[in-house]
Amino acid sequence: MNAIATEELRKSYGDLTALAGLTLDVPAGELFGLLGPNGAGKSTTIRILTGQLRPDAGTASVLDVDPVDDPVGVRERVGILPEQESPPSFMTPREYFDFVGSVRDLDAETVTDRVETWADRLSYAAKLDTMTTDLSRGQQQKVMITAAFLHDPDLVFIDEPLVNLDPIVQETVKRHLRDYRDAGNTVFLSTHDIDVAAELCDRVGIVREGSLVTTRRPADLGEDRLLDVFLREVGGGDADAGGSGGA
Ligand SMILES: Nc1ncnc2c1ncn2[C@@H]1O[C@H](COP(=O)(O)OP(=O)(O)OP(=O)(O)O)[C@@H](O)[C@H]1O
Repeated sequence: MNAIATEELRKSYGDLTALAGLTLDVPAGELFGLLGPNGAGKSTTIRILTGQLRPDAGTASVLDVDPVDDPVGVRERVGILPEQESPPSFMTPREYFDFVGSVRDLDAETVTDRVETWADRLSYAAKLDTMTTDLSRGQQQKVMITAAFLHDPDLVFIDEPLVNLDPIVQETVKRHLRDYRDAGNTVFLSTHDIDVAAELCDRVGIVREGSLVTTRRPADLGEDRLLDVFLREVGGGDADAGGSGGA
């Protein structure tokens, strides 16, 4: 069964084509990574799949829910860690998790248990009652990771999961993502870190100018490094240089 399926997704912002017919399947239980140069359409894809943005054309299905017809239904089922997102500056992490827990319809005891587990796992228990504006970027990222997993979703979308994290916490998060996948859940991550994608992902898709140009299993690449595949496939095709239709 596919956790995610898209068919010919298209999206333009004015005369700029961000997605030019993106077709992609992610089976349930896969740790999938989306790679692509700046402006290739990765965030646009995630925003459509999580019901934040309507495509101009094409279809999408996420855990058998159509994110266009039922965006709230998708957001109830999945965890989301958007790119560069911070927790609200006027709350402590604990207050923020209480808020997320109420939106996610979790009882207070479940929230407390899960928050303690995550704060211990990611080593920020001492910061749970500090205003988030006084947390470091890495500590804020830990809070956002916790929030994405708080309702124990079957699928998480994560943009740059390891950004700002120290190497020890990076290893912890990688281990958690693998365990989470091993428990039958699905991870859809977007990253610029090719080494992380190669190490962590079961399968990697490379997007260029709004289309999926290839998918590869890092474990099957042998001598051919993922970086070489990436450079071949994007071939200097920096979307920000105007490749995707009039940037
Ligand atoms: N709200 C918007 N309005 C206008 N153009 C947008 C908007 N959002 C994205 N774009 C443009 O659409 C294209 C795809 O952007 P997107 O954010 O999906 O790329 P990305 O692959 O996530 O890039 P990056 O790796 O730099 O985060 C880019 O050219 C971007 O400038």
